[in-house]
Amino acid sequence: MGLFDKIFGKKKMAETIAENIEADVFSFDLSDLAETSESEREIVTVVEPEISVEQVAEPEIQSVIQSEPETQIEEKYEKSLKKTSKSFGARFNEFLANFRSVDEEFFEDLEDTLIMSDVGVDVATQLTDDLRREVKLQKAKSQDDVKRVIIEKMVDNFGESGLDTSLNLQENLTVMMFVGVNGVGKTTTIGKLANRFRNEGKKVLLAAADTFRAGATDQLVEWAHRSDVEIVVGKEKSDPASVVFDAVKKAKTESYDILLIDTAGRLQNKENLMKELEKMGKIIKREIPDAPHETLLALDATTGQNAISQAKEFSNVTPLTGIVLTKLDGSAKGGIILTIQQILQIPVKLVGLGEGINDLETFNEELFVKGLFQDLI
Ligand SMILES: Nc1nc2c(ncn2[C@@H]2O[C@H](COP(=O)(O)OP(=O)(O)OP(=O)(O)O)[C@@H](O)[C@H]2O)c(=O)[nH]1
Repeated sequence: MGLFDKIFGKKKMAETIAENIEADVFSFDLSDLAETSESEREIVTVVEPEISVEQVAEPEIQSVIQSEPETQIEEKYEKSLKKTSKSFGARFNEFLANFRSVDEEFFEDLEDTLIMSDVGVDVATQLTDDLRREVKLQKAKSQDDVKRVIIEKMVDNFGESGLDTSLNLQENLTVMMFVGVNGVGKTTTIGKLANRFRNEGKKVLLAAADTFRAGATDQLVEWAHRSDVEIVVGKEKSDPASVVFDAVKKAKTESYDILLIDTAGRLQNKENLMKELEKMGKIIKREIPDAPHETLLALDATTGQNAISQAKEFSNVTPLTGIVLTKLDGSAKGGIILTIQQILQIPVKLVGLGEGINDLETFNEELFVKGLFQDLI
């Protein structure tokens, strides 16, 4: 089953066309969707209490990370993606309003619309080619048919990324390093995540390894207070690797569950940044050979295509295991996630949905896609 069917609970175009051969248009209304979502929610809540004690005791920590009710998380996604879906929806609706027939000009306009929606040139071209085939294959002619094929294809493409978006949490100590340029939201993400792990009963330690920017350490100390967790800091301009060394030692000897490391991101000095991250990596590995378990790149969703260049730059500097896409709430360019995953093949693992301490969520493809298309369907 493709992601489209899973989310929207709908049959594929081909099947529906066959069934609706007599009818002119498809019935694809919102009340239908609402019903589907409701039943999906019911399934989720029924499954939860059935988890046995043995299963809970398993070291499968990934599944425990979401403690908020699913409906609340869904609302957060919907709210945060309003700007994106509005501009996305408006562009597509305008494009479809000018629809006359499915010809080459139509596909060219479609490609332009996709590019303007921050889907990126490569992805837009590939999607248009796919859609060209699909529209022909499914003999879609009316505006509604075409619209549905487009959405179906985009949703399924997205669901077929095959990337693992869950955090790689360990039974014992998990070490996570955060990289990214200044101002993208690294410190805020660490603060939010610390609070979340702390609420789950985990022993959390922070490491303020951005010793270069005045105020960076103070900011992280403030978050440590808010989340009620401990933090290792160094003197201003001291070697960030020594902060990492102290933090790893402390985390190991005092049996912490989670160590979150904040780093400085100075892209203008790539050589230094690479050396610094390499040095930190070596120090961590000396103590814990399979760590860091996550190296997460924070990207600001409001920067659109610029985020892609940053991701490319950083993946040349250090191996990345995932992306944190921050400020999705303030962005009309959330479609960038599609491009990040497709072009870079790096999973988005966390999304920032606001400035508050609870505004960080594990990335959920289904909820994202629902939020993205809320103004189109
Ligand atoms: N709306 C919104 N704002 C966010 C989000 N995440 C971070 N911010 C804001 O972005 C600004 C920069 O965040 P920081 O966490 O300081 O960014 P940083 O990457 O650590 O920056 P440096 O410490 O300079 O390296 C702050 O004002 C945050 O409140 C988010 O998900 N949504």
